Amino acid sequence: MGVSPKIAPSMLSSDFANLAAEAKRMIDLGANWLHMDIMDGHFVPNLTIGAPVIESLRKHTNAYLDCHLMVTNPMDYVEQMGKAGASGFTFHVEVAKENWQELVRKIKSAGMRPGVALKPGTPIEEVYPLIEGTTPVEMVLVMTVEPGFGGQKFMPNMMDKVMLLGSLTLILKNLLLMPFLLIETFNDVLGIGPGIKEQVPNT
Ligand SMILES: O=C(CO)[C@H](O)[C@H](O)COP(=O)(O)O
Repeated sequence: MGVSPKIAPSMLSSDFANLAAEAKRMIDLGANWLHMDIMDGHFVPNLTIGAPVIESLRKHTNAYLDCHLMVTNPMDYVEQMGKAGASGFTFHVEVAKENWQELVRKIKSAGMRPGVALKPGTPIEEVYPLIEGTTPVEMVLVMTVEPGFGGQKFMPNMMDKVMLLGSLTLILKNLLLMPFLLIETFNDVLGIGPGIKEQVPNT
């Protein structure tokens, strides 16, 4: 079985006052997952949503909520995100070098799928231990913009990291089904993000 692509538009550019309707619009337009950008105003210079918003949205959708935690202390968020109904919990490798194994275990215990993200300036080799070990993450989020804000220019050279990851999975016997996602490229390439109003019929 090969890797199946998933479309996960970022909800960051949604009309947050109408998030449930925006989520439905994305799913109706063919999105497989909804990508939720959670920022703490510390790891990145922006503050967005947290567990209370995920909990509210969960009451309106059964969609896979792919939560990207741009936070300095991801461990502090695991329990609340699990209870809120998050489906995936992706933390940044830059802040989890010491405790990623415990983090992965806790994410799984809380009923979510663990993922790791890396900033554009972080070498891809830094995530290798997280996909080669006995408690591997299930997804790698290769960032093609600096974390913190939507609507930035896609960095095409980040695709080299994806190529390297693809080669690595071919030689890893225990990771044949690992779904690599290019969350940050989806809106640019496919033009389906909630903020791209002129390209999406507002129905
Ligand atoms: O992680 C992110 C920002 O840190 C967002 O998911 C991403 O940038 C969304 O991009 P766009 O608004 O251009 O679709």
